Amino acid sequence: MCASTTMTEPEGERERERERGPRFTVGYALAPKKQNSFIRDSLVNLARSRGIDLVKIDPNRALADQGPFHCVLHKLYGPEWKKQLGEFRLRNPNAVIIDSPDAIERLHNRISMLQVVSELEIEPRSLTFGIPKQIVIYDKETLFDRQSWVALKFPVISKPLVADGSAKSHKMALVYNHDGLNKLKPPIVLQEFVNHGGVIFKVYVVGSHVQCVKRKSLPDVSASSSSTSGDAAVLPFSQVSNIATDKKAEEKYYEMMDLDDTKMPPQEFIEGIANGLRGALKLNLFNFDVIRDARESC
Ligand SMILES: Nc1ncnc2c1ncn2[C@@H]1O[C@H](COP(=O)(O)OP(=O)(O)OP(=O)(O)O)[C@@H](O)[C@H]1O
Ligand SMILES: O=P(O)(O)O[C@H]1[C@H](O)[C@H](O)[C@H](OP(=O)(O)O)[C@@H](OP(=O)(O)O)[C@@H]1O
Repeated sequence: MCASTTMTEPEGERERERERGPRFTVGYALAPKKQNSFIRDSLVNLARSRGIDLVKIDPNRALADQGPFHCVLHKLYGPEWKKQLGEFRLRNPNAVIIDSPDAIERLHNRISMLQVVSELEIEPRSLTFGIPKQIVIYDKETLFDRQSWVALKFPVISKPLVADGSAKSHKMALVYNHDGLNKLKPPIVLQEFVNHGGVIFKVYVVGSHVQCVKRKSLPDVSASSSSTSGDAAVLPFSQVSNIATDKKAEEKYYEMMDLDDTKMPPQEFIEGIANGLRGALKLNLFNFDVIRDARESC
């Protein structure tokens, strides 16, 4: 005879809860576009099966009145949101915020975001890395002052100095020569174009997890292109490396550029850079791009 006990439903749920272990609630605050691409049912279900409940934060209500959250994962900007996070942190000192606005702030400027790169020391030393030559141009006067250009050679990429996640912050241009300067709108960073075989490596870092993927990029530029004149001396573009919405176009590009055969950078090298950046930037969640200088073997 086997002993059996009959439990009421709530007791059964509480028993199952005890078996499942504690739940961990993660509140996420993302722009609609990012939420649609990131918070998929597959992610929500996988998280739930691992004891993590993903809960949407309503950015139009006080964050401190929502929750409770063990962790807040966010990618919103602006002083009001920063204030909300500050009040939330005061009320929930043990909650984890990924990532703190102060740590993210330096990524909103295309000069300060790269400053830590030059201080990194990565193994193996056989592989080198760095930042392409670049200058900051704050106004039109400096833009047309040849002296400000002496260290730079064309073609260059023009990037908005501010990198705040807005569509405007991704409005870039490839500038073949001086004829293309009058279309530029400071404040901008001008960075020497590096031929890199049309492939960019996007590296996603979550804590100690590092994932490197290949993405399409701008094709190489021939030396003769610097003679391009007039309006053709500047080629505007934006978010060329993002996952294409048009899968067919993406496949065609990969075929044309033969990207499938492009060798990935050594994982140890990429992890070294990721770990170095994580420590220096004090961030848990970020991504960065790597281009392989076509003049080097690696
Ligand atoms: N110095 C460079 N030489 C050659 N191509 C470059 C250079 N800098 C940027 N690019 C090209 O411009 C694209 C966007 O530049 P970058 O990645 O710096 O901006 P971003 O705002 O991070 O863009 P995204 O959000 O698409 O990653 C890169 O994916 C690459 O195709
Ligand atoms: O191809 P993905 O989606 O990884 O491209 C990212 C890109 O790498 C940057 O992370 C962008 O963030 P910001 O530079 O902060 O704008 C992402 O833009 P987002 O508006 O979708 O967050 C791109 O998706």
